[in-house]
Amino acid sequence: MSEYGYGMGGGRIARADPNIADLTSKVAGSEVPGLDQHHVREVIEAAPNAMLMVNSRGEIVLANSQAEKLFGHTRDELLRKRIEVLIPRRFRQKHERYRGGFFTRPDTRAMGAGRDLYGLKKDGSEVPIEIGLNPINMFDGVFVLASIIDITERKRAEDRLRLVIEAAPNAMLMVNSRGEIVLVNSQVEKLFGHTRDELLGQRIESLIPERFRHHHKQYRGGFFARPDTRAMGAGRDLYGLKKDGTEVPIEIGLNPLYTGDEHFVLASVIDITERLNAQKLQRAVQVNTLRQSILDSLPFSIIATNTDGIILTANPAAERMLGYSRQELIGQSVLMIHDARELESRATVLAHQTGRIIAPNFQVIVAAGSQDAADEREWTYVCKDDRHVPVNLAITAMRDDSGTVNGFLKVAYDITERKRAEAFINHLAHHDALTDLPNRTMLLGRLEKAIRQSQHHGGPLAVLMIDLDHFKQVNDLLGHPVGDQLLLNIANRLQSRVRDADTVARLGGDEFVLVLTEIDEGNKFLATVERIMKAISEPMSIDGHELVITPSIGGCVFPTDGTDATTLLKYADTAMYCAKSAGRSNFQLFTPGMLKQAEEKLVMGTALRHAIEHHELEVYYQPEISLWDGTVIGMEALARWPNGLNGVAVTPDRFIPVAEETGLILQLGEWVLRTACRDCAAMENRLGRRMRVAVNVSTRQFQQKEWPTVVRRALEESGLQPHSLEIEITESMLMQNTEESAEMLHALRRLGVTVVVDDFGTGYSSLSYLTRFPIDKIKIDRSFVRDLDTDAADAAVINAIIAMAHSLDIRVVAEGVETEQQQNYLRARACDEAQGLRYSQAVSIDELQSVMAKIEAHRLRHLRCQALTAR
Ligand SMILES: Nc1nc2c(ncn2[C@@H]2O[C@@H]3COP(=O)(O)O[C@H]4[C@@H](O)[C@H](n5cnc6c(=O)[nH]c(N)nc65)O[C@@H]4COP(=O)(O)O[C@H]3[C@H]2O)c(=O)[nH]1
Repeated sequence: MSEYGYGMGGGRIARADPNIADLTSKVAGSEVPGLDQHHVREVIEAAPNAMLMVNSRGEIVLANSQAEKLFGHTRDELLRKRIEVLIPRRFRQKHERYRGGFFTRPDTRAMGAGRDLYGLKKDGSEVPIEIGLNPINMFDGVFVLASIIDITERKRAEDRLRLVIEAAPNAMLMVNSRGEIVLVNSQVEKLFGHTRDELLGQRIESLIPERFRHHHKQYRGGFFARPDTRAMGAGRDLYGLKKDGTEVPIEIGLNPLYTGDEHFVLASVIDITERLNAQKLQRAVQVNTLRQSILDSLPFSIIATNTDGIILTANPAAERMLGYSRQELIGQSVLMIHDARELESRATVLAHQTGRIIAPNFQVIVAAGSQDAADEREWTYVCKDDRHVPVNLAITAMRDDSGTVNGFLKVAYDITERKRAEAFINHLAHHDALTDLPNRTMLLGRLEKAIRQSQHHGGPLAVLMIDLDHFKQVNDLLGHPVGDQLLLNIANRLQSRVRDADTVARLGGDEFVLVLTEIDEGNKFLATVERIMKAISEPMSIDGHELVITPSIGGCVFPTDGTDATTLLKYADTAMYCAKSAGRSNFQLFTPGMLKQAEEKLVMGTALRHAIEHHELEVYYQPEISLWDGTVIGMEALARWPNGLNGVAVTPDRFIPVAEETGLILQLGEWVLRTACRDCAAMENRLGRRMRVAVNVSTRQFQQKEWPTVVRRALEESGLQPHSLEIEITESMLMQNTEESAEMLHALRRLGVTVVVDDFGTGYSSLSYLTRFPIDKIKIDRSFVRDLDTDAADAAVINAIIAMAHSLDIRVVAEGVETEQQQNYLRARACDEAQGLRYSQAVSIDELQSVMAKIEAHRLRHLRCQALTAR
């Protein structure tokens, strides 16, 4: 700031001198009429400042006593001297040029304001001054009246301020209200990279990045409107612009400053680069600490490796899972905690997928993880104690700032429990819940495998389909827990009778399947089946119940009967149905003929439907005789299909099961019922006495909720009295859904219909149901009657049945009575009624009346003979 200069800006605080303006008005002689040199001198003399008047040649023409004082020259010494004598030599040349310029375009101006301007005293010393210049037109010439202020004091104060500022550790700069930098310290130079001279006089905005300038200008305006001490940039992004164009984060403290009547702002600028870096570092440390604490507390095993699979770090969860300490893990290959065999198999798979040779190394583990997507799959970790832990492992590639993979993060969690649950679910999906035997799904798999092995070894295998006879009745009668135990016993028996390579499966219900491998198709195989049948049929005791259950077994052989699992199972099933049809408790080996039978059933089903729809069926009646007096008291309605298949009659034993299987029995049964009611009512009318008609009901009809309504409608339609109708059910029907059966029987009872249990004695040893259900009559099965004469046991059974029924007030009818002896035996045992070929086979309704007449005529003859004999 040593350079002599003019104009604004610089190291000094500029200010105006009000006196100059006043004087100007006073001495503007040309404008004041009558003003002469004397007057001018007086005015100038009266001024408080040093005043000099200079003509256009630069000669001092007037000086007041203040000027004498200031410069140490007498007035006379000054007059006619060039003004430059009062200016230090080093500035004189410049001043002369300035003076010339002034007189070319004279105007009122300040000189030295904001600049170092010095006057030269007579004693050669310099004095800091500030000059106000005023042009005066006088005596036909232009003069300049200079008002000079000694600013020594002010300069001293300013120097002190400058020193203070210079000594400040911060960058300090002072800006005037126009935003011009008027003072800077060396720290500013350092901070912004500009020299002091480059900065002085510049707008402060030149030190601010372009994008903030506009806003700053407004801010500056606001500051000068209401100057106060404030901080700028604290907590905000504020940047300074360096000379090299780079930006530096700064924080600014602003202090308003007044010198005389001008406002300044003293800004202290702090480079906060370091602070921000420190904060960043601190934040990073915090983040790192946080990250570390998260990693430490995560329940997942986290292991970081480099690209070669060398473990860099591991978290506590990894330590816990693996049993290795972090120190033991760090520096080791991650392969150490992988199952070598698993790696090998994965490498093989990968090689297969990629068509490349893949070594079982770390690359197998990170194969997918090194791509962009994280790889997640199941692996096995091998712990320090050699435990193998199944884990779900997610592998993510870690990348450096340039995006290059520099390691991998392996996040794993223990899935032992999940695996266990999966295994359990898988087991459930493949095993029967009760017996834990393989279920159908697993059976199929096993069978297919056995077939493949058979094909390989060339030996045959057998499939046995086993169905337990009347198992449902055990369940219904003795309860499910007993049924379940029975199935468990059978499962155990089957398993203990086969070899390890064989399979025992349960398809559900009472159906078991055996796959017997490497069988000998001859007698040995049959002996095996025999053993199995025997094993099943052995008595067992469950919950105090002595039970014997027999199986119906169907079997087929690979490759003789079929070559695939589905076919073999189907054929074994077909054979099993044949065993059931053949009276249960037997074994049937599949023959192609069975398929024919099954096919025939299909054909019969179609034909039967046609026959029912075209009224080709008939109802025949077999008379029922009172053993008390030999009269025909009723008849059993029996369905007939005279022109069955291809015009050949089909017996009910054949078509009723088909009707039941196809559901046609509902239609057929209802039709028989309605026909029987109608025929019976007509017969009663014709005979003029009461008759009863017994109608067979099949299981499916009996299970129909609306069946009592069907019965009621048949009675109403025909006009038959309900007590003339007997409904024949079988024991097994009672045993199925006992609750529903009881409800059904009560509903029939409410209608007034008689309930008869048909085929009595063939089903159950337990007769307790006779007391539990509303039963009016039982029909002793013809198998007992048939052997009455020869089999004492059957006779004993009959005796017991009759005695027991009568004690329960249940009437007894015997069916299949063919001989007189049978009739007499039954009569002697007080059996109530009889039915059978002894009296008549089933006949059409048209024949029935004459048949009845014959039976009763025979009875009369018989009675007459007895009477004669008695006489
Ligand atoms: N050996 C011998 N047999 C005799 C004698 N007396 C009668 N039978 C026969 O024994 C069967 C008695 O009928 P079931 O036990 O109800 O047995 C019936 C019954 O279970 C069923 N059935 C017949 N018609 C119907 C019907 O309309 N609905 C239902 N659900 N089943 C019917 O078909 C089975 C067979 O009926 P059918 O062939 O008519 O055979 C009748 C009858 O002809 C005899 O002294 N000796």
